[in-house]
Parts: sequence; structure tokens; C-alpha cells
Amino acid sequence: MIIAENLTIYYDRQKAVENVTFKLDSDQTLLLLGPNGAGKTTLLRAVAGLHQNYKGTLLVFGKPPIESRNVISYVPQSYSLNERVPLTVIEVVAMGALYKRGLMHFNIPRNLLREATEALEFVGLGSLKDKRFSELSGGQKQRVLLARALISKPKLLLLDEPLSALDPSARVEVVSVLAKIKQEIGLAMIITTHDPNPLTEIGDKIMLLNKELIAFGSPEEVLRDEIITKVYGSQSKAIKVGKRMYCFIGDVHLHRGERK
Ligand SMILES: Nc1ncnc2c1ncn2[C@@H]1O[C@H](COP(=O)(O)OP(=O)(O)OP(=O)(O)O)[C@@H](O)[C@H]1O
Repeated sequence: MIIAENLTIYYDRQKAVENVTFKLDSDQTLLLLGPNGAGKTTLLRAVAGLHQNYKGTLLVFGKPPIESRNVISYVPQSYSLNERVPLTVIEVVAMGALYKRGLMHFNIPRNLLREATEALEFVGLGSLKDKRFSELSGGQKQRVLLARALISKPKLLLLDEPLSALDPSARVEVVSVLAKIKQEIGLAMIITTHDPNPLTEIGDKIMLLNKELIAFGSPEEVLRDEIITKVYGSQSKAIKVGKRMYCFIGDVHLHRGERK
């Protein structure tokens, strides 16, 4: 379980996220929604144990995040793999485990190659394992990064904007892998997004963040006109299609000067 109580996160003395409280069960998926500069990445990095300038309580499986890092996989927004290094897809996946195990060499042990192959098959890319990573499409790269994040068998998967910069069909591919992860692996996930609509089928909880916590609850509880208009203005609208909630929101940009 992930627990935050009165969590305030700082850059130096500047508050980036203020007084956030929430709980997430170990098999639940949280969609972390908010406009530019709302503090989504900052909160995600704090949960990952990568940003420790905070006050309040933050516990990941009963421990401060820094002590739980071996069971957390974090996929940053802009993945900084130098694409001039001619790595194959399977090497990119296997390196995820090598980093975690503190090994930094390129002789990938055979058992690890097998695990990496299985992880690639799980995301539907087994046939591309020997291809250059740099030659893949955006959606395929994101699926490889999911395989790489899964190889260390995390209990918590943190994804920063996994759908940004993908075209609609690539989004569908990635969302179907996320749904499979949720169904078949059953771990906790926190996914930051500007647009919850493609992800509402897998989101158990949604947090609307705008430096402060605006709302936290089920999609039905959070995607309501009276809540989303607080952040996205009077033009935004929540709508129910079948059993699922969706929303129309514009992109709101916060600038430093506008913050409290
Ligand atoms: N390294 C940093 N040093 C100082 N301030 C930072 C740093 N990184 C982010 N901030 C500030 O913290 C606030 C929250 O930023 P953050 O990147 O977490 O927002 P976000 O919701 O992820 O935005 P986006 O959707 O644009 O990625 C912003 O005001 C940002 O300028």
C-alpha cells in the first residue's frame, strides 16, 4: 500500500506539491491528472524515492520510498537513452535488471536474456528482440520500456506520461499492455497524464492535482463538472458513456508567478 499524509514536496524552500493525502492499495492503479506545472512529476519522483525534499508522511509498502526502491520501477517522461549507442531491444530490456542489480557490463547473463525475452513476449514484441531500439516506432519503444520496467518484478510501477507524443493507434497499443499488466500481474501503478480518457478503463482512482490536492477518488467521484472546472475552467465537462466517465478538458498552463 502507498500512503501519503499531509505530504508537501519542495525544491529548496519552494513548495511544488502541498499538503497531499491519499492511500492506494497494492493492486490499484492511480491516474495522476493535472495541468502543466501541477506537480505530477514531482509527486511521482518522491514516491519513487528520487526526490526526498519533503515533509509529512510518505510510505511505500510500509517504508519510506528510498528503502523500497528495489520493488519500485520508474519510467520517466523523456527516457534518456542515448540512441546513438546501437543497443538492441533485448539489451535495453535486460539493462533494466542490470541497473537494479548494480551490474554495469554488457555480457548479459543467459538467464537474464531469457527473462528479457519473456518480458518482451509479454508486451507483444518478442519478434523484435534483435532489432535496434532506435529503429522502433514510438508505441513500440514505450512497450519495450514497459518490458524493461517489469523485468525486475516490481510491486509498484510508476509511469510519467506514458502516452504523450504517441499517435492514437500507438496509444491504444500501450493502453492494452497496461491493461494486461493490471490484469495479469496485479501490481500497483501510478500513471501521470494530461488526459485521463484513454486510461479510464484501468484507473481505479484518479487524483486531480494542481499543486494542492483538488480531488482524489474513483473516476465517478473525481470526473465531475464541479470538480474539473476548478482546474480546467468553465469550458471543461465530464461525461458518462456507458459505465465509464470521460472528460473534455483544455490544456491549462501554470506559470511560476501564478502560483501561491
Ligand atoms: N528541478 C526543479 N527545480 C526547481 N523547480 C522545479 C524543478 N522541477 C520542477 N520544478 C517546479 O515544480 C513545479 C511542479 O513541476 P512538475 O514538473 O512536477 O509538474 P508537472 O505537473 O509534472 O508538469 P508537466 O505536466 O508540465 O510535466 C513547477 O512549478 C516546476 O517549475
